[in-house]
Amino acid sequence: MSSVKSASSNIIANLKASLHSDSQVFELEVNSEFPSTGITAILGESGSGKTTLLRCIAGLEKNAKGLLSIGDTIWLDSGRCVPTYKRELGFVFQDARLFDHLNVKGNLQFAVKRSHEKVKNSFLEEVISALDIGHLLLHKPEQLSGGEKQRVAIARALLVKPKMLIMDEPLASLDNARKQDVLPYLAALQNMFNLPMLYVSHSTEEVCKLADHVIVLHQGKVVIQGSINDVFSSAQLPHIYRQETSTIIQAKVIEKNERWNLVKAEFNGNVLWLQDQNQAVGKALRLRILSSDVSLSLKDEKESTILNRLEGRIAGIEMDKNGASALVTVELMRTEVVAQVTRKSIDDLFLMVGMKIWAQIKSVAIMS
Ligand SMILES: Nc1ncnc2c1ncn2[C@@H]1O[C@H](COP(=O)(O)OP(=O)(O)OP(=O)(O)O)[C@@H](O)[C@H]1O
Repeated sequence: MSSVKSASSNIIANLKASLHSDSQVFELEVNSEFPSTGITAILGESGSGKTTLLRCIAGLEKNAKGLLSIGDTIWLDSGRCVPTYKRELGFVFQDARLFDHLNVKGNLQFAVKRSHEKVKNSFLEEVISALDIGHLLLHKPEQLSGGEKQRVAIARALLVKPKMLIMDEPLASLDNARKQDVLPYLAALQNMFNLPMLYVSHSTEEVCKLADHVIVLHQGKVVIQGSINDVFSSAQLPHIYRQETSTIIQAKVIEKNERWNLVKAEFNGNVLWLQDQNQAVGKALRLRILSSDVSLSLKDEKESTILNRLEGRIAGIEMDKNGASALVTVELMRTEVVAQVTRKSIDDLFLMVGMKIWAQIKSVAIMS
């Protein structure tokens, strides 16, 4: 690996690439800086350049130019291009790409042999246990379900001891039940192995469950990027994701109520009642509140079936100039929540920035 140092501890990807086919030229131009910890999701419609960006980062796009640095290591700049095999990356693709003639153990050993560092047995065991594949070691790929194959593929990627995991739609080929099987493993990897992950997906649900940071591409350019909450609660979220505008909250269970089968969760001094799904007191939760599930009221509607009513102040109103809706940001205690309401309601209630308001939250999804 290159020993050249970069100034930032983040990942900096200021990249350009032109892809030429007979009928068209595709230009990728990305200027992005994102954390070298956690999961960074790359979202965008088909053909927006997600895979091309991954290929540039992996060193597979030969005409990529610009600057690419991972923490203190430079992989690409005007004077150097570190080849793919020296970039210390682990890859997971849509299809598991296991070697059919080898059993699971053989597939893992193949990765161990190609690892960037010596792999201790204890690390191998840790990876096998993290992905829960110990009982599958003697199985051939053809004997595995799609979800099991992907778990082996993730284990294999980890065993090369990468500095970063690159995942290109790793759940796309799985049915919904298998997706739900694999998702918790992906979420847990982050805490266990402390590796930055770049995660391409079409699924906003997956992204809202897993990602800490998001880059949204459109026609080869970044249209919005930032923390998961900043991106999903933004009025700048591209039109194709507008229905997904939401607030993503880190909360903690503080109380259980067995009579109602509810738990109380706290975030920044605010509380929400949620369905009890066997969450223990003290459990950290990631919650998602769709902006379309938040309505606004000038007073506290106590005689209402809506359990979660939070008092706040209007911090912003963004009108959708071409539609009937508006996105209202409500400032709560040390946090904000966004509500999708009609422009007519803004006028009817004379809603203005600074006004006291009650956010009525009809539904909260527990993401993890
Ligand atoms: N080798 C190539 N030569 C020319 N054009 C290419 C080449 N590979 C990809 N493209 C074009 O580059 C654009 C971006 O492709 P890319 O695969 O990066 O998109 P994507 O966002 O990953 O799409 P999807 O979600 O469908 O996988 C597309 O218009 C594609 O047709």
